[in-house]
Amino acid sequence: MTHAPARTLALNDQTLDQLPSHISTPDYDRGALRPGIVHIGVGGFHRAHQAVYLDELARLGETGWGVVGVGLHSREIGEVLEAQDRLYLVVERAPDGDEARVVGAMTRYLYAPDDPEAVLAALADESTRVVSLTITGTGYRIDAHSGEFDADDIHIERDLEDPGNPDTVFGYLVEGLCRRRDAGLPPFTVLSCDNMQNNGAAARTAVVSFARLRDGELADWIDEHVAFPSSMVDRITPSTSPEDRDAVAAHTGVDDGWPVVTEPFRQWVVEDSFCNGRPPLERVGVQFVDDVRPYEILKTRLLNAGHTAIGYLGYLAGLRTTDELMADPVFCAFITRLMADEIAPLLPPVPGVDIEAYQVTLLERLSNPRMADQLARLGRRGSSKIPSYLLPSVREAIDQGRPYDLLCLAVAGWLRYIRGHDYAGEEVPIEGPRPDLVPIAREAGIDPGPLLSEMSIFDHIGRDPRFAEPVRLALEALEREGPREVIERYLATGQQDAA
Ligand SMILES: NC(=O)c1ccc[n+]([C@@H]2O[C@H](COP(=O)([O-])OP(=O)(O)OC[C@H]3O[C@@H](n4cnc5c(N)ncnc54)[C@H](O)[C@@H]3O)[C@@H](O)[C@H]2O)c1
Ligand SMILES: O=P(O)(O)OC[C@@H](O)[C@@H](O)[C@H](O)[C@H](O)CO
Repeated sequence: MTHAPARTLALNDQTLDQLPSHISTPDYDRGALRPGIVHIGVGGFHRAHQAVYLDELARLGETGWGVVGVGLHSREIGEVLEAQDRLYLVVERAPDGDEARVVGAMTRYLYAPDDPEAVLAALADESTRVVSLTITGTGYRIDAHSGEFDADDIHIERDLEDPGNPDTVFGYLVEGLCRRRDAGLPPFTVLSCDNMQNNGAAARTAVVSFARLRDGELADWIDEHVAFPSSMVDRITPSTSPEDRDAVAAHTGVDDGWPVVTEPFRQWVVEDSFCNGRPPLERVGVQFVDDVRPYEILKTRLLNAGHTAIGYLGYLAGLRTTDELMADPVFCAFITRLMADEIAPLLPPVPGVDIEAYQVTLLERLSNPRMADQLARLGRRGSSKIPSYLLPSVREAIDQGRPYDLLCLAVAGWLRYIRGHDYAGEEVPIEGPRPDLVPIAREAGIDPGPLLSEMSIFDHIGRDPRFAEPVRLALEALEREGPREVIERYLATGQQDAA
């Protein structure tokens, strides 16, 4: 992070009442906030989403749901937050202007490697009733096709050998739950707030499988007593750039070491299944439902699949941010048609949601000219996003005899992207759990076969000519013509005329 312009006000408890009046600030007594939630993975999204809802709840007088933030990997965010009494700015960027608020919901921040015992004590504390997670979709170590927990990891082995000094989220959760069981306390609810299919079931599988490797009785107790509700979370939150930080300081006059910039839209749909009470989040717009699945399918197959599709093809075409991309008529038409022609007709009905109107809102959100969301961010962990976000639509389209050429083009975009360089030979940022795919992609060139044979990603569909052939044509066309030209031709003529 770079330094803010001069003459800004520091952000902390003492300066709160001196902040400019256009900034909305916590009007509750932060000292009276009791920690009911431990949150693991305090990234930009948690701070822009769950923490904002909890801050709003505290502003309504519900002060029993403060957050103890826990980080397993990054010390920096904790240092920044501690220096400003765990206060930070969330700036909502609407097309016509910014709204800034200070969020005060965090009562403590613990960087786990510095003090594992403090984290375990917080998890075992009676006041902790919910443990929420944003640890990324790959953090659960669940195989997309088998649905099983992958325990093959040195840190997991270490956590099994030395449970009192954990490294991983599973080690912490299971030891915390073990201490509660032994103390005769009720367990906490584990609330996943990550984008993934059936995130509650995934969290359950991961935690119970890890516990079973440690102690079968403990695993049974967790399986029986701990609730793992699924939730659908939505708010597009780019990574904060140094430019964002400076712009926020200039706009607000407040020197926040790590503000969050996000969109005005937010949504949280949660399965109403908690084992030790829950915050009354319905008071601040959270929807509690019996079945989150239709909402999650709607969001992941339109928004996250759309993001995935434009992320790779856009980056390869030399674009870097969503505002740039959506201002380009070719890419804007691509995502519009991908959603309307290929994905939306496959979606099941969602209670209370007009799927056409949802797409219109989504396109408006993506087109927000004041949100420069990084395409590189959208391109992370492709090997888990392709099977979760794109392939379910491909399979259903094949079964129903519906079109899926644009979906295949999106998959081909990823296969090309993970060669690690764009058409100008510039390196592309590849972040994810499968760096081993890069040399395979390079060696294969325009032959998608070796990657499509990766069963953990493509399962049997990778060898199905109804999918493999259009992907091969798309990959060849990308190489021959480049992304923009191929998209234009696909939109004009359909892939059958491609070669
Ligand atoms: N940013 C968004 O627009 C958005 C919107 C909806 C949902 N989400 C979900 O939130 C997650 C985090 O997004 P973000 O924007 O905050 O990213 P981020 O990079 O700002 O933060 C990720 C956090 O997860 C932690 N983490 C990563 N891997 C982990 C692991 N294996 N174990 C424990 N902690 C781990 C990191 O230390 C960091 O605190 C996403 O992966 C996604 O599932 C993000
Ligand atoms: O977070 P990921 O890596 O699953 O996906 C990247 C983006 O699509 C995602 O973060 C969206 O911005 C978010 O899901 C919007 O709510």
